[in-house]
Amino acid sequence: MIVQVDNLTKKYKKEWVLQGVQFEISHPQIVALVGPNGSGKTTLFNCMTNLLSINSGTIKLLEKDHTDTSLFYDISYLQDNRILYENLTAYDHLKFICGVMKLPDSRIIEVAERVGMESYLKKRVQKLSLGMKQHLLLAMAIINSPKLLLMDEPLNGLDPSSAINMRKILLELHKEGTTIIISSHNLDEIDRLTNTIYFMKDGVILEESLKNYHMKQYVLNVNNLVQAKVTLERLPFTFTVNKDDQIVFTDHEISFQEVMTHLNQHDILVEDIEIIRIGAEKRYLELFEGTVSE
Ligand SMILES: Nc1ncnc2c1ncn2[C@@H]1O[C@H](COP(=O)(O)OP(=O)(O)OP(=O)(O)O)[C@@H](O)[C@H]1O
Repeated sequence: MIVQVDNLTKKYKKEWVLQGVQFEISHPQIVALVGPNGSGKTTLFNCMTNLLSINSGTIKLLEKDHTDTSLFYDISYLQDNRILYENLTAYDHLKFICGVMKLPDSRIIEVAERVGMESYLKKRVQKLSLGMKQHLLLAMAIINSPKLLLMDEPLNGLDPSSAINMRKILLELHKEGTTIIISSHNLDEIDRLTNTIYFMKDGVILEESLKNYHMKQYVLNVNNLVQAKVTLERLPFTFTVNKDDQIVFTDHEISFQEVMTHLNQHDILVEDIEIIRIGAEKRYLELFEGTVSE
């Protein structure tokens, strides 16, 4: 198991911020953590990395308790840029990490090239733009080729080409076997990175999001709606009929192919199929605003 979080709770003074967070990641993947401001995402990351103590529950990372200091070499945490030292250069930050991680200095140039920050490596942090600071934070987080990478809002301040580059790097790291948990409010970018989304609300991860996120909704026109309804009602899945007399379902309870086979066996002709991609934004609005964007 790469990550195993069980019944995690955390309170600040009197406010319970994490109220029984539960999830597991068993194989290398990119997981997005999405939720409104204040839902507890940063607190969860801070607890996982032992920057904050927890009130109850357990956190296991790479089969070790999260307080095990040997995890330091295998886990990186990209936080916000307030952790940077204004008077030190980007190079100084990377050199420091190489020192404590016992990595050769040659990693600094390698990682700077990968992130695209060679030109301002020798600049002090106080002279860097917001996006440049994000690049530095990314370089600091990946210089040790971590097995697990936690990223809190890494896309803040990135211009479109930097965001594309970050996506490319994250997808490459994932292919190399790194598990990434990334929080972001940029749902378009999340859609491009992963279809595993954990929606967080009031200090819990909503149970439905523990499954892989379901991206497709099917809308069918059939030649005999009444017969189709009778036939499909026998199957163990939920479908609706919209105002245009079309059958609508998502493919998470039953596969599209099974529905088609069943209709076919009952001589129902599917005249037209529309496949709608359900993006993270649509699901977010349903979960948190109680509305659906059209
Ligand atoms: N140091 C602290 N002391 C007291 N309360 C805190 C502290 N840090 C966070 N909180 C509270 O905990 C709750 C969760 O905050 P947290 O920063 O974890 O949420 P978040 O999901 O990361 O939000 P955002 O999307 O705005 O970054 C909020 O109500 C916040 O006010």
